[in-house]
Amino acid sequence: MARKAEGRGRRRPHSRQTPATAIDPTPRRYRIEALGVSGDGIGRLTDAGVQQATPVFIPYTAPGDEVLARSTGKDRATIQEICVAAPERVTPPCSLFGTCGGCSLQHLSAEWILKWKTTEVLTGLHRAGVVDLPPAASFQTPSASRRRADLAVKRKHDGVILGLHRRGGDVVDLTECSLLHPDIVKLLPALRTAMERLDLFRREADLVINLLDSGPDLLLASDAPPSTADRIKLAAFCKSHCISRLCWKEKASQENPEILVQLAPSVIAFDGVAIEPPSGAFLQASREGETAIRTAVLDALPPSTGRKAKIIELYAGCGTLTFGLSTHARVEAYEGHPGAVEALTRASAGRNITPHLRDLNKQPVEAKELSSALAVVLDPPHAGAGLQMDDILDARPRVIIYVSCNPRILYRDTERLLKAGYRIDALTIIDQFLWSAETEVVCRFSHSSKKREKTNNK
Ligand SMILES: C[S@@+](CC[C@H](N)C(=O)[O-])C[C@H]1O[C@@H](n2cnc3c(N)ncnc32)[C@H](O)[C@@H]1O
Repeated sequence: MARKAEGRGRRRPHSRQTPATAIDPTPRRYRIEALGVSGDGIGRLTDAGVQQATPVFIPYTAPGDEVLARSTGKDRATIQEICVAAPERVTPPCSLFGTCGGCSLQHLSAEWILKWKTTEVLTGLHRAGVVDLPPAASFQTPSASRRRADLAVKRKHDGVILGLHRRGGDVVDLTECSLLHPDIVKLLPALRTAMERLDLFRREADLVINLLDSGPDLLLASDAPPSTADRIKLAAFCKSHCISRLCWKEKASQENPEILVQLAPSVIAFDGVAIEPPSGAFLQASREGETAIRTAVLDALPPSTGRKAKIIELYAGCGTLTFGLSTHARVEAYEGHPGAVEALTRASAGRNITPHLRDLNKQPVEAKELSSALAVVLDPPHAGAGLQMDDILDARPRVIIYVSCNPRILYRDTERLLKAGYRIDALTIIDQFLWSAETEVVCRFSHSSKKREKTNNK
């Protein structure tokens, strides 16, 4: 799904404005050489005699394409016509592809995308200095499996639209989707109709749908408070669509959402353990992706060293990996979201797990604590592990199992880990964001000096 724009720079009040360079609207012919990290084709002009220093990024193109494209900025162009199609091109399964902004790679086959993502990760790790990579395992989630939708809702003069933002533009009504789980897709028309009649929604709202084992779990953030009539309508809506819970908060509010409707417990099981996640909780994008990540992490664990062995898990969420880890050794699980820790604490009762509520940016787990762990497992957010990484490097635990949804941060941390004496000895590449350029990677880093100690001690 498209991410919301992050960290736009503020213009300085008295800075001089550089006059915008005029954009030549004439379509020109480009040959696409490769895909960039965000999945856009990298094109160069084919015109004879033209020396083009900087490549141009052209969305929805494939390596091997020759296209006519119109410039939209210094190094960006938009495709007008495909003159020569790359052999890897396929017919996109969704008629909204290229409009809705949710997918960027539906014009390429799933096999090609997995190969591309694998090569990108291997190249990135080589560039970070890894010389002896183990063979990489890989996994790809199927279509129609995405279990979380983060949608925008807009009131228009002729009704309500509900969908994703087109690239740099307005919301596109999601009238079909090949990526989302069918149980989410089939709910959309009824949601559109229901939203039209609500007082709590004037012009804009955000809607998160998490598909749990108990059915869809909804979090609505809107621009007006719910009326009594809204509460009655929403209760009826949830009942007729088997929605266990619907929560509401004011758009942009940091407050906890209010439960407007709760008809049954909202439940999801991780490794057979049922938890009740908070509304809008982080979930791995699909059940299949979650299983692939958990399998890679559990397979990477070193043998347990007895009853006292402990695993330190950082960024544990609601316990996606925690319960599996706890069958191997005692788990100290750290997480910064209060609702997630509450859910994990309730489900951990009587198990080998101690959950901790901790903002790891402000108060990282210290090196002294980390160094005694059998393994440190970390699954940081997109921005990476920040300060926590310094303590991990100071601690030098024997094994670090690193789950990354942002390979660029992983490459940066890999460079530091290599310098500290680690090597990668297990690697899994998971395409759980099918048809987008995002990749999930699970790496095991082992510390060589500890290995030597172990060998000497034998
Ligand atoms: C990629 S998710 C992984 C969650 C879990 N491991 C899973 O697989 O579901 C990252 C988690 O880090 C948590 N997080 C983000 N920033 C944090 C911080 N500064 N301190 C602690 N946890 C944080 C988020 O709440 C989220 O649960």
